[in-house]
Amino acid sequence: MLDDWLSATLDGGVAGRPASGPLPGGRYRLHGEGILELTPDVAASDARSVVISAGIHGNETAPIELVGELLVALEAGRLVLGAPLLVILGNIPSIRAQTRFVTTNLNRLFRRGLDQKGEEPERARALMHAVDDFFARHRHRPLHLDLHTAIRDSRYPRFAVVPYAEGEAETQPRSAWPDLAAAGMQAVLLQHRHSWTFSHYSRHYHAAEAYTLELGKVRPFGANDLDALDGMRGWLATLAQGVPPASGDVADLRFFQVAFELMRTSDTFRLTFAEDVANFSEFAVGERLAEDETEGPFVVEEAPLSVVFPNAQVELGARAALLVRPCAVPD
Ligand SMILES: O=C(O)CCC(=O)N[C@@H](CCC(=O)O)C(=O)O
Ligand SMILES: [Zn+2]
Repeated sequence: MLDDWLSATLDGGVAGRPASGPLPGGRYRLHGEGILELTPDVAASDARSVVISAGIHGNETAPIELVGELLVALEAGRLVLGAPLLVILGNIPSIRAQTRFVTTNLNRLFRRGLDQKGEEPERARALMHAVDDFFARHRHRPLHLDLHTAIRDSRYPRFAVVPYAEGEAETQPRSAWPDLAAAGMQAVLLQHRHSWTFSHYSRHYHAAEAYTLELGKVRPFGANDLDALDGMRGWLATLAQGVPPASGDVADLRFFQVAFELMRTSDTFRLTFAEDVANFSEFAVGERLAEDETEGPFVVEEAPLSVVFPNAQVELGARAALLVRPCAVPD
């Protein structure tokens, strides 16, 4: 069942199959389309409560392939389930269409009280409900890994975005940076304000350790280099088994803090640099990064800024780029 759950979900072929059943070390239960919970018979001593999501953007296929490998290994008993896992396939219609989204960007909708109508808002509500229900029943060292790939090339192809948090949710566990380094991340980007992404949802509302993980560049199914994701594959395997993860060298990570968010507030907004400028490319003081007839130009001031996720084609009112600066390793 698990070994073809992803493809059956995408083909619309899960209806008629049992909604629950055994697997080595535990049981699976389908809570809805693309929402699968795995429960161990006995939680291992290092078990955490883990949400793993992929396909929140439909054309980001490497994470879906990686999660597929994990499920195949669990079904075959090569990995024995030792921790509660909630596995989510995010935006199913957009995965089928191989597009980032169908109507609106799902990864901006994870906010309680969301009252928008439409397919993606409905999906956001279903996923928020699934996460609420899972973390209400499994509270032990909650972790959410929301797996993505980026549109552009990147100076650091694999990097973690840490959602903004305040209060109880702000504390990062001591293992956070060594875990990310061992998972093959090359950089860590600290958000400066609330952003209503899926990983932000788990951190903000559930005080979970949560990351958006960028795992290379957007490519179609079958064209991904999964060998480059060995570290990530290893982390998912240890989490599923509830055993301690490998510990990496924090010196291998570069840390960045978001300084500004460029928003597309009018039709005239444009970025001044080329489409092939990679994520984390740096711009010197005095350089003009964006132009907008209403807002005026955005010019780098005080210290150089690097661009991450630049995209002038986003919806009006949406983020068109993050502008970031290197920072020290946070405590
Ligand atoms: O490459 C891009 O421009 C976008 C890649 C992507 O989907 N990134 C996430 C980051 C979410 C976050 O800020 O935590 C997104 O834009 O939703
Ligand atoms: Zn994405």
